[in-house]
Amino acid sequence: MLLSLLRLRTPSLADTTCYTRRLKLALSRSISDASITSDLTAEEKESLREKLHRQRKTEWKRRQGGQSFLDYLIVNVRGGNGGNGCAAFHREKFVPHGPPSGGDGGRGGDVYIIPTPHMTTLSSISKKIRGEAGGHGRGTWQSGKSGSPTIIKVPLGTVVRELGRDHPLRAQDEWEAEEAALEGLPPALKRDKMRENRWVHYPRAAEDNVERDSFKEAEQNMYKVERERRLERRRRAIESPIDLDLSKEIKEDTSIDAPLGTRRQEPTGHLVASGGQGGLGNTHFITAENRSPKFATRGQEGERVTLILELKLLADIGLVGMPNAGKSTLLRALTGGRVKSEVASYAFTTLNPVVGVVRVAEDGTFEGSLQHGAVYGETAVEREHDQARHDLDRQTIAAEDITSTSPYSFSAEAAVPQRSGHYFDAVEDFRFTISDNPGLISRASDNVGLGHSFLRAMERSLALAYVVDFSQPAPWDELKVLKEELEQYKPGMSEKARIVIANKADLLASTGDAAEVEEAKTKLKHLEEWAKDNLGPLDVVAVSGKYAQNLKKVVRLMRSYVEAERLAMENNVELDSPPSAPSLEETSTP
Ligand SMILES: Nc1nc2c(ncn2[C@@H]2O[C@H](COP(=O)(O)OP(=O)(O)OP(=O)(O)O)[C@@H](O)[C@H]2O)c(=O)[nH]1
Ligand SMILES: [Mg+2]
Repeated sequence: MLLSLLRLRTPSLADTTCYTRRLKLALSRSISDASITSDLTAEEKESLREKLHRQRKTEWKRRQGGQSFLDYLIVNVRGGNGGNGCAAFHREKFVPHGPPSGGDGGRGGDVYIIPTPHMTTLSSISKKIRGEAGGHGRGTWQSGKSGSPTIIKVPLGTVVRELGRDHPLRAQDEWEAEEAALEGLPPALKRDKMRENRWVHYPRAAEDNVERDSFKEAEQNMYKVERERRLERRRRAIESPIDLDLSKEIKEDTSIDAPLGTRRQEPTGHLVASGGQGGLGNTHFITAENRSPKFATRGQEGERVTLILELKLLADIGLVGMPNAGKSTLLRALTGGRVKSEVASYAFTTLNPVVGVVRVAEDGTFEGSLQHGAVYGETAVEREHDQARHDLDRQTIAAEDITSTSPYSFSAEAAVPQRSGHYFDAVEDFRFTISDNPGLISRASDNVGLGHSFLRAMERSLALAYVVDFSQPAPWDELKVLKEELEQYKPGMSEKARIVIANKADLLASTGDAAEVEEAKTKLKHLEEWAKDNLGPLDVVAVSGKYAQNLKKVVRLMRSYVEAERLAMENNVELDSPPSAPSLEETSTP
């Protein structure tokens, strides 16, 4: 195949790179496909082919950057520029020399930012946002139209901060931009350019205007006002930079007393950059000496700010684990399959954090616990393969039994096919959110694997849960790496971890042999001890995410962490709130 490929194509210089890439792809394909041709059964071959196909797909997705989820973005925002004022004179039949009649420019549109629950990523937000410019003024005293507000929609949980003045990525402010544009010009030309940027002249009146005292006076005033405005903007940026935590939805404020037909006022959110004032028409420059000014001002520039948007998902619990530990499987099992987080038997299936809701009833049942059957991988082959194995065995190890003293029991219901739809008739008593994340591996902080930037999404989680593959010979090694990587990302981050979920417990002692059960129990004990010595007092629970075993305990524990953290947060808010105003008796002098 390769030879024919080489023979058929004689690449021109222009597409050599493309050709080399295709050749490499063909080579890599033929190598990986070659492994299929060894003596395997038809089923195994099919399974391997499917696996390779999915592997290539993920590789491709990774190469694209997996950019469907973006949680960090620097946005350059500018309010709309004001419209220019107009230099015009009234004209009418029999009134050849009417009074000045230039209208003012419209105000530039403001830029607002608002959180919305309908977005989950920052990838649709443009990096450069400009407010709408105001319309120019026109003759016959007509003012320009104001620019409409621009509203930046961001996902709930976004933190918006203004870049400090010394940050290298900050965009120039008005002064700096003007200085840069005029750099190197001789002073006379500089002055002319500056005038050009600020004034509108009546046709053919420019040269005459600049010689007039009334213009010079107006120009001095304008520079003074402009300087104050620019200073004020700088001061604002230094003293009160934008710092917003958009974790609550802004609801429309409708009054029930509003008369019928009142226009709905959509919420606009938080102002981040105000638009510039419109320019002044020539009517504003009438003085005793100059009754017919032939100049008007241009609109002012909108405010410039550079914002950092950081999406910190508001999941109460974050799952942290190595690739293939079964995080996505757990999320699916806990949410009753409501969240379609991709599951497959190769590393880095999950590329983007996914958040799901766990709904718990008073008696501890949760939505996922009412679903029977296993959580299958995406590949149909894997599913069929597993189903066949199941039909054969009709038995699943109840992972609860590893923790309990009772001997192993087999649950036949676990093999009942999963019903479609959701059956959660019990009254919901509590709910919390849980996020599934990409796999974290050793040296993720050096950008190995998918890096560790996705941990940002978990920074605000109330608690973290380590997920390890318990069927591995030394699951504690995974824990060690996970802790180290969390600390690498942010010192102190690993203190949020509250539980170790030892997943895939069903793979241990699958025959139910007493010696194997004993071995599994010893392994769990060792894991508990290791966690206690190295991580602190963490809960350790053996579960099977795939067959939804022992998850009730996990949900109960998670619920207790979330409740405790929420309570602590409420108490903190109360402590932080300012003391109430002193009563009249206290303030009155005796
Ligand atoms: N036997 C068994 N297999 C499981 C269990 N949990 C997950 N698996 C399998 O392990 C493989 C990986 O599961 P995923 O849920 O995709 O793992 P992940 O941690 O999300 O992996 P990444 O997204 O790559 O980080 C799949 O083939 C699952 O079917 C379990 O409890 N028992
Ligand atoms: Mg996953």
